[in-house]
Amino acid sequence: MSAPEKETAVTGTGRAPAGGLAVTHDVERIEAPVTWKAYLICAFASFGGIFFGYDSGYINGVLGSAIFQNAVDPGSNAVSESNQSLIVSILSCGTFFGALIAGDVADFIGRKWTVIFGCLIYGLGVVIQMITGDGDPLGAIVAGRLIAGIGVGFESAIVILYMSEICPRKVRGALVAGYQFCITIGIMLASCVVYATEGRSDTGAYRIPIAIQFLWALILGIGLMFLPDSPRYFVKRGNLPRATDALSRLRGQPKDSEYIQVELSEIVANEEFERQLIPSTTWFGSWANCFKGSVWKANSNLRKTILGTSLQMMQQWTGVNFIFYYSTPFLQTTGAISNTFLISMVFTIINVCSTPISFYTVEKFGRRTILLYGALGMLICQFLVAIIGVTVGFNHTHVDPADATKTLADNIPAVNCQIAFIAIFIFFFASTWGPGAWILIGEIFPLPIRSRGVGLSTASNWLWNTIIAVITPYMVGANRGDMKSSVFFVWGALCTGAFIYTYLFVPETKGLSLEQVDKMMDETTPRTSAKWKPHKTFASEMAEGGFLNKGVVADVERSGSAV
Ligand SMILES: OC[C@H]1O[C@](O)(CO)[C@@H](O)[C@@H]1O
Repeated sequence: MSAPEKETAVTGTGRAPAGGLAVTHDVERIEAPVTWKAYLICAFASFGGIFFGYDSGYINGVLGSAIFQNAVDPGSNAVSESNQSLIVSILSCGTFFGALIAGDVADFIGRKWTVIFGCLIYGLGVVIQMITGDGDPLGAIVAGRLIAGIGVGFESAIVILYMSEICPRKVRGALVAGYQFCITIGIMLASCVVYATEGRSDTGAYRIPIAIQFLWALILGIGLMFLPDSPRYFVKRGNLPRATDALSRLRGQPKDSEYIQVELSEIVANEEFERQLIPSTTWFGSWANCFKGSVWKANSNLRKTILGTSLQMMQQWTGVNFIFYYSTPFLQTTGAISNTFLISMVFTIINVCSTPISFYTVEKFGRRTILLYGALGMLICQFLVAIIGVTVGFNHTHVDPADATKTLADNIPAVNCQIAFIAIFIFFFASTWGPGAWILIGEIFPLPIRSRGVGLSTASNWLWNTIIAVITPYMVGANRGDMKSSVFFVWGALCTGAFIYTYLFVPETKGLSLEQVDKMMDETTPRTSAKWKPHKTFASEMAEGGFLNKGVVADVERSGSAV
């Protein structure tokens, strides 16, 4: 390892002398040691995941509440199919657009204020949803969820961006995985709240679960006001004093400390390097930048955009939301389980408990490795569920002698075995692809297109989330595709695709700074990426006498841009 102290402009006091940004040649020294404060700040930002999970989860139970059904479709004891699909999917629609817009806003007003703004939009959406039941009830819930969705879109794209940019690289994966952990907690909390309020005979049956959403917005919005914005945002805007200030608060080091100087130099040098490759132009030009370059070159912007959006697409293709959206009716049709609600709840608990395993494995074994093993584990479980189903399990049923409208499974132990494999599938998803897709999209984009790349990838997650939510009832519905548990052949085939895709296209980003990830993608292929070791710092290539070239600093300050 090259660590020539004399070239790092380090003084005996650990402070850099005034007059320029100190640089280092030592690839291990481009970041300050991790403090508890850094952990806590990043952990707090991950709280945004609670919105995501709670909002996806609460509507499932609310749709089953008699008071809500009567409010939306007066006189009936169920929300009509078309109203159900409208109410459920309108949130994802808002989220899709929210995630797309949020990247622009984040480059304009900053990451932190974009999330706070997202909380305000979300809060407004919650207030409108609360009106449901008075006046035009369907209009209120639909409009409210659309607006809340835009807020969730802002928050789901930008929290990932913010966390990836402020987290120390050695724990970045683990801390971003905390975001997915919060999503799973949100889903579980929602199922508990609706379970507790379902039996109420007043509008509290749905207004309480709706109102609780407000709390998440308040906690995240107010808490974030006290945190610094991302130093990488300030560098992008050419405001180096504020970047220094933010970095010093995040790392718990004085502004003139060697660590702060050296880390900032690296971000500035990388920004300059990238800006030479990807000049910032007009607003349209900057969007077009996300699609520039050759599809055959692993480090082109186009390839990175395809990688981010397809990773999120595959995360949804695993079929996990088939379980979280439809497990209860699916299990009911097996006729083998008496308490389907309980089993669905157990699935959400397995999801919560398995996610933290990734905090360790993602840093120990790496992103690529866990995605490969995760896809393998999931595809085995899914094919087993499907094969047991067509041979002895759920696809073999008979009419219930006591109730001609119901069917019963011929072989109940076989169905139970299928359910056990579904639970193991959730374990594999939660400990690998659930967090892995979010971690990678925060890491693969260079700074000039990072906010848009993360926004596009997040929008892809929501787009596929919606598509799967809309089509799966048609695939399994008794009067439609009637696939029963053979639907797991589809998920198994898609997970096989995810396995091959990971092997061919997903690089290893573990332990690298965001700037080093860029270099690694330039110099390796996904299959050889895990062996890549950083050898030079960006700043050292643009250094003069131990300091970052003044021209580079002046250039970044002058050309700071929001596009
Ligand atoms: O934990 C399961 C949840 O995780 C997500 O895939 C997001 O990462 C959601 O779409 C899903 O409901």
